[in-house]
Amino acid sequence: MAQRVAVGDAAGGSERPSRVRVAVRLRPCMEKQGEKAEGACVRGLGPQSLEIINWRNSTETLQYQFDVFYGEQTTQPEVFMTSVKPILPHLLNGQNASVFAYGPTGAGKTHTMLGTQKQPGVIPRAVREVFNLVRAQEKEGGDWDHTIGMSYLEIYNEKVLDLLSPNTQDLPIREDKDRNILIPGLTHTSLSSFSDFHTHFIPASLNRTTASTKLNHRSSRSHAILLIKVEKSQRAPPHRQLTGKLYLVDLAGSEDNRRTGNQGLRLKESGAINLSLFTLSKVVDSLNSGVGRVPYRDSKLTRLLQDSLGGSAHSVMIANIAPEQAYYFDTFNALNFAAKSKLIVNKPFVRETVSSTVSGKRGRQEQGHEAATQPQKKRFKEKQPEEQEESSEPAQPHSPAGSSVLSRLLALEKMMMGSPERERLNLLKTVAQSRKEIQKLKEKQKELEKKAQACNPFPADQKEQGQDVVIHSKKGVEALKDTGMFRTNLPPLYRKPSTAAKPKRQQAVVSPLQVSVVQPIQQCAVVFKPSLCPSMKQKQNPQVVEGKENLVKELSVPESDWESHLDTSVLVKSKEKILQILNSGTLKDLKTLQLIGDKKAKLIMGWREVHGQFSQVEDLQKIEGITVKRFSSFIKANILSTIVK
Ligand SMILES: Nc1ncnc2c1ncn2[C@@H]1O[C@H](COP(=O)(O)OP(=O)(O)OP(=O)(O)O)[C@@H](O)[C@H]1O
Repeated sequence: MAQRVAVGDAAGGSERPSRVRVAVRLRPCMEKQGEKAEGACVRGLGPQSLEIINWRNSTETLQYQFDVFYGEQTTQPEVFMTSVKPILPHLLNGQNASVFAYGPTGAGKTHTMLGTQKQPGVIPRAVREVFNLVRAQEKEGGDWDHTIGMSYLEIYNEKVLDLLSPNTQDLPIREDKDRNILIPGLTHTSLSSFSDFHTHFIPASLNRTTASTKLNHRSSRSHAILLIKVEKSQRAPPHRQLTGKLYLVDLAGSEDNRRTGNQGLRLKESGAINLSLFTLSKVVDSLNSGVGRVPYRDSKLTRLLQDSLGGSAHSVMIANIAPEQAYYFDTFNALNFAAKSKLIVNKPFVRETVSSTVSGKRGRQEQGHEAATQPQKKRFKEKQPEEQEESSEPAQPHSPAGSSVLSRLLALEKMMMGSPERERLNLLKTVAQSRKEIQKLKEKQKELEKKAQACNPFPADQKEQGQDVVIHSKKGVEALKDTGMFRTNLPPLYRKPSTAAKPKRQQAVVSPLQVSVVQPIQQCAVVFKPSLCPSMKQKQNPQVVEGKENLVKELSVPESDWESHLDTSVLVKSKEKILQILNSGTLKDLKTLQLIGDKKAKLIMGWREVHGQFSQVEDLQKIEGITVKRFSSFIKANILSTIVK
């Protein structure tokens, strides 16, 4: 018989949420001798804070606060002792724990997780500690048997590959009816000692490296997940069983293809990495905001980490960053990602089964083990999980423990404010107020859109018919501007507070030392070169907008040739404007661009999240699905659209 026992229940209290602890580790500067030393772009301020130069204004810095900040001099034992060791005893209580290293390529993830022979990292230290804990408990006596086992896998190009039994087979991820994540076919090996772990782990790691050589830097291009499972079985009745799992994750580094010049296979790999890291960041966002469905299923990585993020595990994220100027945007993005991860609340629970017979020691090579477990309401069937194909039903919002948006928010409130009742009421009030305001704004927007349409001499469906250029009436745009709904193109950190009050988000604190407000882009004065555009006059008439004689709905100039009809300065300004939207626009802003729908807008945001800013509009061609031809249509449509606004 299996029962799920919440930590709080076991202790006789309520379920106690466990927050994901976020540590940031700055690696030492690696600038080689002879290279121009530009100085670090980031520096520590204290044991929990650091600052980075503001890229918009180099006389300013942005300050971040985390659970821990590890400076360049921090040693491997310090990282382990302060961030990892404290969560390991939970494994012996039937709870899950996870440690994952995030950060750009070359920032020190593998150093932190694996380390070197002289400076072993988190993985060897954690496994040794698990053995120590088990031994200590066995020495104390009691009627428990312990078994420790491992699985080791990597996610490469969205494929789940077994590193203990390497072959090219992509292992399926399944979920049983109790929402446990399973990987049928994944090798699980029992370990009798720490040296036994080494015996299996080292060749398995080499599998990863060997494949990497063959496939061109594969190791840094896959996410490696080591699972250590501790099972406790009671010898005497009632034969209780406790299972705790530890996930040690070395994430692939995000790469900026502009810097690496990735092409072909590497570009494809990079796409897969970026997709999973982007999804990871969306999962974090969604858990933090408590709004909408958590997109765990959108990538294999998040599906597997489901239990480590917003689930049942005690989690630690170590964000690795590099100090060199060349890493600036990678560092900036990693810090923002880490800041988001700070407020995820996990709900640890004890996994306990009670069986009528002692299960006995496990075989050396067990197949079909879970890679992750979920909170359950029903019996936990260790050996014969009732598997289901990956169900097509939508994911449960938020934690698999079924915690509602409200309970998640409340947990945050409890944790942060210490006065849950008052905060709960305030929160509910804010949400209700915000909803009302949003509704009002929506109505106003509809009204204004109607007005704008009335001023637009062209039928609305022309845009849908794929016409490249659509004229927006100036009046309509001005009206929208008045409401504050017209896009301001402000970058995320400095976005001017919208007049539409949003539901209060419990975001991690990212507090700039000084806040500079970037001015909205001025609408550029647009003048076609009349001399270069003789055909325009004849085409203008039916489509002239009042007061804008040189604006046309459509230019019937040859595809290749249209740019030459525009004044160069106009062209440059328009491109700048488009670039600014690409770099700092919200999803909504991006969708206002011609030929950019929801999917493309998300891809753009994902790219931005991972690589930072686009340096030129042409970089858009690096986004999946934006071919040269599409880009050419995009640029034509948007430049002309910008001009006619
Ligand atoms: N804290 C540190 N102290 C000393 N050297 C470090 C530290 N962190 C990283 N390094 C060194 O920096 C280099 C890059 O680190 P590492 O390979 O761990 O990066 P990574 O983030 O795992 O990169 P990738 O994503 O490509 O695998 C290595 O030579 C490593 O030894």
